[in-house]
Amino acid sequence: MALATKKQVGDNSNIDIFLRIRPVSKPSPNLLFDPIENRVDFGVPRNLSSGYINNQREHYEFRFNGVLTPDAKQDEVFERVARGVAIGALEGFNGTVFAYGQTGSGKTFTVTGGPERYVDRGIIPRSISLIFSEVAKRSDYTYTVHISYLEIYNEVGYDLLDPNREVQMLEDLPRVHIMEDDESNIHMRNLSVHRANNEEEALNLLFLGDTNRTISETPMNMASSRSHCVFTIYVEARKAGEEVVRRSKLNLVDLAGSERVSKTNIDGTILREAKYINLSLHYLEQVIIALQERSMGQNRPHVPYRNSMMTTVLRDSLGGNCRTVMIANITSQQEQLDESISTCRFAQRVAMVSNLVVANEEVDPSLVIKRLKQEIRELKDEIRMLQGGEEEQLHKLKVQVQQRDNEINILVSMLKKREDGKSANPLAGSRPAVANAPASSGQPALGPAGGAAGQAGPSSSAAARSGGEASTSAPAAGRVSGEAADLLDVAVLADRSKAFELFRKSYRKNEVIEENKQLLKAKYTEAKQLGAQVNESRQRINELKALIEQRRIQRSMAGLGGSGADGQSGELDPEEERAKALIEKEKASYKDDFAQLRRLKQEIENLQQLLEQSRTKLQRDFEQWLGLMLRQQAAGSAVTAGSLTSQAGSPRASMQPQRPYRSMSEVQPLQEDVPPPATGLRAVTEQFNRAALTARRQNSQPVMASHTQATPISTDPEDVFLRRPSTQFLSAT
Ligand SMILES: Nc1ncnc2c1ncn2[C@@H]1O[C@H](COP(=O)(O)OP(=O)(O)OP(=O)(O)O)[C@@H](O)[C@H]1O
Repeated sequence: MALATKKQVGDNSNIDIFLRIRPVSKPSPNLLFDPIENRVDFGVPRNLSSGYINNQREHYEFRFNGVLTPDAKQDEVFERVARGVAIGALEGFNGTVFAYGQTGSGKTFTVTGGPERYVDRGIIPRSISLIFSEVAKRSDYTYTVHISYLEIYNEVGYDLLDPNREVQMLEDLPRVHIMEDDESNIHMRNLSVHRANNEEEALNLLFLGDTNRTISETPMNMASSRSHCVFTIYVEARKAGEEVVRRSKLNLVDLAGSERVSKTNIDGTILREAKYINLSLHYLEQVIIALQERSMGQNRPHVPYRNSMMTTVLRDSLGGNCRTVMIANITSQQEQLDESISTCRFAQRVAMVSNLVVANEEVDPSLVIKRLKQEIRELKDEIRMLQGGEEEQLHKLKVQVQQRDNEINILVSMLKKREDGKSANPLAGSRPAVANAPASSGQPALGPAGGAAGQAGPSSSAAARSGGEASTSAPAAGRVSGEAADLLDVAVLADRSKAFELFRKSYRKNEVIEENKQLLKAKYTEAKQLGAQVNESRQRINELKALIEQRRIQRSMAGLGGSGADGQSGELDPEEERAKALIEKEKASYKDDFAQLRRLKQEIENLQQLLEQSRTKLQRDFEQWLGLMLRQQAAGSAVTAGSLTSQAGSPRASMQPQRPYRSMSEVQPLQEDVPPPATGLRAVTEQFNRAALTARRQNSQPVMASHTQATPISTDPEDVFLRRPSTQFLSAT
């Protein structure tokens, strides 16, 4: 399937052949073996040779990968023949060990083992033991072991491990059929595969299969098997957290006897068995010959695997993806020399078969599906989140943009102010800029302020080395950096009044506010002067009026009469006339001043309104900014010791004031908060508003209309700025 991948880790490897010589009581002197050279020699006298053996030759020599002498024990056989193949199965390599030889040569003893002694255990139980002991050691993988046991008798497959029936006869076992899929993979239908969780369970399965194994007694071997048996261990290995799975098969094969039918001297049923046995071995030989010729460069496109069930089952083991080892079992009996020579000759052909060995690693679709489902779940969650929170996200982004803009404006304003040299920052003067430089320079996301801070770093550091005179000697950008950092200082944020002062000083519109305040102050000064003039005029007029009254009393007492106000005197009092003229003059002056004062009042009211609007805006911006700073301070505190430390690369950096700019979102103005009273601006505005309201309520009249008593107006400039004096000179008089 498309998901499956195979990784080639090995080159072509020929099938290893081992010769095992069964011990007999009377070994033939014509069989010589050299376990060092792994060589065996058959000396066949001309007069004794018969049958198909070439009687023209007296000497036959065969070489093997290993010769297991009659005294070789089962453990040695296992170690030399099967251990490597079994270990390979744990690592994803298919493996096959098959025993070939005439009846009674020791195939079953080699593969399964002797029935009585523990030391006689054969390759199957030893492989089981090795695999489970290795599985226990290899904790990085999770292994799963399954087992099947197939018998092929007369070209029919039987499941030796069918647990559902009591076996009396071979026909009681379920028949196994071979099926081939579109990709030419072989499948055994009806062959049960059993999970073996441990060595004991696996050995029990072996025992069950052996019990069901067909035994057919022949005159030559009372307990010989007339069938092929394939014991298969399936190993599956998964590494934790990986989707790749290794799957391998280890076939341990005990073939039927390879003797010639002509020598069995049997009849009936036994003869039919011998015919089938030899037929399947004949096909095995045909497969081996084809593979041998192919390996020798001859054109053999077709290998007749399908001619028998046994060769079909062992297809991968013969010329396919498998580490295969053949054990050629012979006996050293003189009477069996021709069969032994025949077995050795067959082994020589097998040795020329080359297999392409690769580890079977496959991507496990079930694990991929599991992962993909998890990804889908996560994506759906994300989509849900995005859909549900789209508007909210948009709003947050807008708020973020606005707040970023505000921050940038603040810092640009600070830069401009510094460059113009107009502003003095009280805190900048009291704190060397270098104190905040590391924290600022470590915040690249700060935008314009970050850039300024970054530029400030070296000069600030230089200032620190030169004795902390950064506030006076550092360039403007450096001082701005320090100030910018002050804005971000946690301690400053904690002090609301201080935070407001810093914010206000950096506020871009503060210049306009200040300008308006100065203008207002000038207007107040002008109004105060006018008020003073009005008061003086009023004072003088009152004095002149008093003078006239006094003159009239004096003239009446003197009996001068005249053309005074009472009309009794025909003669005018020049003093009275002069006083009257002065009064007129003062009245004119008073009226002009008063008119001017009214205009000033209007201007002052306009300015106050502007300032009130600015104050409201300032307050709103401050609250928004402070809320943001406090939120980010809280959010940033969690990462200060971690990410900021690692970013800065030194523990010292983590001690610096952290950058509160974490997220600009979700900052809501703290409506219940009031701006700190220390600014003065708020006080002025509130006083002005109260006074204006009072003035409107009193519907104030011109000075001369209702009051005769003069009310002094404060001459303190600050008082003029801080208090709302308009009623004193506009209406109170
Ligand atoms: N190396 C050995 N050491 C001791 N006894 C052995 C050895 N090999 C075989 N035998 C004994 O020889 C007899 C025949 O061996 P075995 O049954 O294994 O032959 P076989 O090749 O399997 O015969 P068949 O093809 O008929 O099944 C058995 O009794 C077995 O125990």
